Amino acid sequence: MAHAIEADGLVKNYPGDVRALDGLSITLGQGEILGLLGPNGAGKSTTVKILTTLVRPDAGTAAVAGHDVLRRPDRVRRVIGVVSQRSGADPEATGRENLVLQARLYGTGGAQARRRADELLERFGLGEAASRKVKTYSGGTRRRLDVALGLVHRPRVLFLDEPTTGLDPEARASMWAEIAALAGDEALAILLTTHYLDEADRLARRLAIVDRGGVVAEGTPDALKGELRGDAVHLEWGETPEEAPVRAALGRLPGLRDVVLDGPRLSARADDGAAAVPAVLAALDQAGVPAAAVTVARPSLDDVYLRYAGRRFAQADTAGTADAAAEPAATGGAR
Ligand SMILES: Nc1ncnc2c1ncn2[C@@H]1O[C@H](COP(=O)(O)OP(=O)(O)OP(=O)(O)O)[C@@H](O)[C@H]1O
Repeated sequence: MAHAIEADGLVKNYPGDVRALDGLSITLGQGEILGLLGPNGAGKSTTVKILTTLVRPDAGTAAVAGHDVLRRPDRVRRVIGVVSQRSGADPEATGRENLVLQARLYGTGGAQARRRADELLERFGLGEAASRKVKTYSGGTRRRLDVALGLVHRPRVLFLDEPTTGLDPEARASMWAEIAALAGDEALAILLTTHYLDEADRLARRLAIVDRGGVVAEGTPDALKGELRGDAVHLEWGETPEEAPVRAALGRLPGLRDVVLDGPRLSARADDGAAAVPAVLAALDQAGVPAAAVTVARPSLDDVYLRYAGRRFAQADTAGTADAAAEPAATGGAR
């Protein structure tokens, strides 16, 4: 069977000399969840727009469920469901009315459309909310309806764009469970775009880390983290320290490597982080640049990102959203 998604060498330029995609390639198998992870501006939305036939690539090829996005956009649209960040639901209509209307838009007859709406209302625990206007829904309920709307026509590939942005922790957890079940029970292939590191870690069987229009690393979350041998050591100062004495002090310590200084924060790797810390702190004290805080953690996806993209995730997030910045560096994906 054809891959759910096969994209090869996608290039997209926008006016103003913006190269949104610079040869991006991804594949997604049936029933798999691929997490497209990257900061604002990395090229995730452009990739999704090409795969959902909204934008034409300047170069490269892409097929969804075996249908070429340029030659057979009509067929592609039949087999995909898209849940974008902006809700497509009519706030003045009820959940049931929204679902029935969506089914009718796909050409389903009245009785069958109502049956499908009922199935989805039950599937997503929306029974109680079915007869209420969408404008009265909580964020989590609305998101569940959005996903249900994306599934009305039984797509084979679902595009989920930042599915839990703005949800409280409980609603987030329940959305994660729904998404995992969709891929598991219904063999739906899901392309999840997110810039929550923990979401990607939790949900995606495979991750493609996107930076500056291309995939810089790909693999299971564990494999990606496993490539980073040893522990991550993170240091922080009250204000940005002078770089030369910090580097000189740490350069003398054996076993400390991949030192990246980024403003008042520093990350390094050590085979045994806990054992390295006393020497690290002593060396910095002696050099007159004492650190204010130190943490040792198993590598997180943030560390993976740092290694492949050469900068911290939050720093790379050009818009500097609170969401990404709030991601704890040392513990984000640590296990
Ligand atoms: N219509 C457009 N015209 C000009 N530039 C664009 C257009 N759409 C996107 N870009 C630029 O292309 C680059 C990639 O944008 P894209 O939206 O694909 O990134 P993203 O990873 O989805 O980011 P976000 O998480 O903010 O959605 C960015 O530099 C963006 O400013």
